[in-house]
Amino acid sequence: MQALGARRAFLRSSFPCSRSSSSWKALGNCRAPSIVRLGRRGVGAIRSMAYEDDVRLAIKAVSLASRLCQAVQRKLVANETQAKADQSPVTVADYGSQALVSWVLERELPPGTFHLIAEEDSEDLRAEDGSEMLKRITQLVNETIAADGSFGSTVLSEDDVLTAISRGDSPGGPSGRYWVLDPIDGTRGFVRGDQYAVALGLLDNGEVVAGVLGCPNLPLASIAANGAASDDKAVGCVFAASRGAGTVMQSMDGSREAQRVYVSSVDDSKLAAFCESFEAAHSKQGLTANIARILGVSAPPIRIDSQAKYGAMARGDAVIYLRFPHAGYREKIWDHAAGLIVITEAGGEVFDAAGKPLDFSMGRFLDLEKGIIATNPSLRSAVLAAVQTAIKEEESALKGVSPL
Ligand SMILES: Nc1ncnc2c1ncn2[C@@H]1O[C@H](COP(=O)(O)OS(=O)(=O)O)[C@@H](OP(=O)(O)O)[C@H]1O
Ligand SMILES: [Mg+2]
Ligand SMILES: [Mg+2]
Ligand SMILES: [Mg+2]
Repeated sequence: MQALGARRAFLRSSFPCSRSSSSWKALGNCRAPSIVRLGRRGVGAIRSMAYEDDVRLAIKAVSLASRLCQAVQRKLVANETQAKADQSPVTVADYGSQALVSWVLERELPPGTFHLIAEEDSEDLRAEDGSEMLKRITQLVNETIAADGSFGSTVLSEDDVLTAISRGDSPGGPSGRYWVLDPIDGTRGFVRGDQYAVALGLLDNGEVVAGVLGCPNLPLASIAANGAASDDKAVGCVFAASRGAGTVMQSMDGSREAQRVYVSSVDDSKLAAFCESFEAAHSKQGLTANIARILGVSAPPIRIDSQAKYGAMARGDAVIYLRFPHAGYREKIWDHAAGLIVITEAGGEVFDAAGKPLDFSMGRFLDLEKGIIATNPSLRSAVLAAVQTAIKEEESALKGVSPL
């Protein structure tokens, strides 16, 4: 059995600039030195590092997968995208990203301890007509591993790739440790050339304890609610959080220091900016417009694909996140696990329309009351009240009666 010592040795060799220090440095990307700036919570919070090794490993896996996605997005061609049974898109990059993250985690964690709940499965790829796609995915995975250089001369076979993808079929549940992966969150955004995220979370006994979001197209500069462009055109952010340790953001290419980030402290809802799904099919934009009206929000919504919204909100670009899927949609845990801890460790709160926290202990789906909301503690009551009023108005309108 692989000893913990061997695992630590891998982490040191993969991240040579990360000694076993009590503060996060370099965040798994050693091309540039990074120093965590201590923010409002100070040294105490930073020293709480129960999941430090997990976060480093997650950053390594997410960074590799993000590189694969960037390579594909640069030259996305039609035959690299398929429709799944539910007609949602899936690309070679979704599969390649899942294969890479699964392979890295399985390789580096102690044997028997790795359990993964992930979005994609290998069924379509195993079918006859998936084989060209499988060749392409295997090629992409091997090119990414070779370019990284930290795994020796490892070459994965097509079977290895299928096995790695299939490992994401864990049912999850209330006890034990599960990694939760969305290999590309926001596939529609990815195909459009817009925002997407590689989202990896860690559940411990049903609770999200760590998470990493790779957002290759997210500007490093804040997104202004009024649409004003920043002079800083650099893109590519990695957000990392673990329980009690805060949230940090660093540039994906390692060229900028990692820094603690915090949700906005705006406490007047009229001054708040809110974000929501880019795709109208994913969230009721009429309902969210009414919530914004009740709150007196004047800025237009910031619409971004994927959990990049959670990252943007964790650094204060928006102070409210509203998500209200159309009737019949069931939320999956991989669409929210990493994003949730990135927001909560930055000082925000995430809850459903009944004001309850999200429950990740029920398996692959979230069981919640109409919608997901995130904001800061100061605005929580006002936002929740506005959500409940708007939902009542919507229900009354559907029944054709006055809400009063
Ligand atoms: N009908 C419907 N309603 C609600 N949500 C849906 C729906 N269909 C898909 N999805 C999920 O939305 C994920 C994309 O995240 P967002 O909705 O935040 O982004 S965006 O719509 O792309 O702007 C997207 O994640 P990926 O499949 O990983 O891209 C889906 O899990
Ligand atoms: Mg999908
Ligand atoms: Mg998703
Ligand atoms: Mg996805």
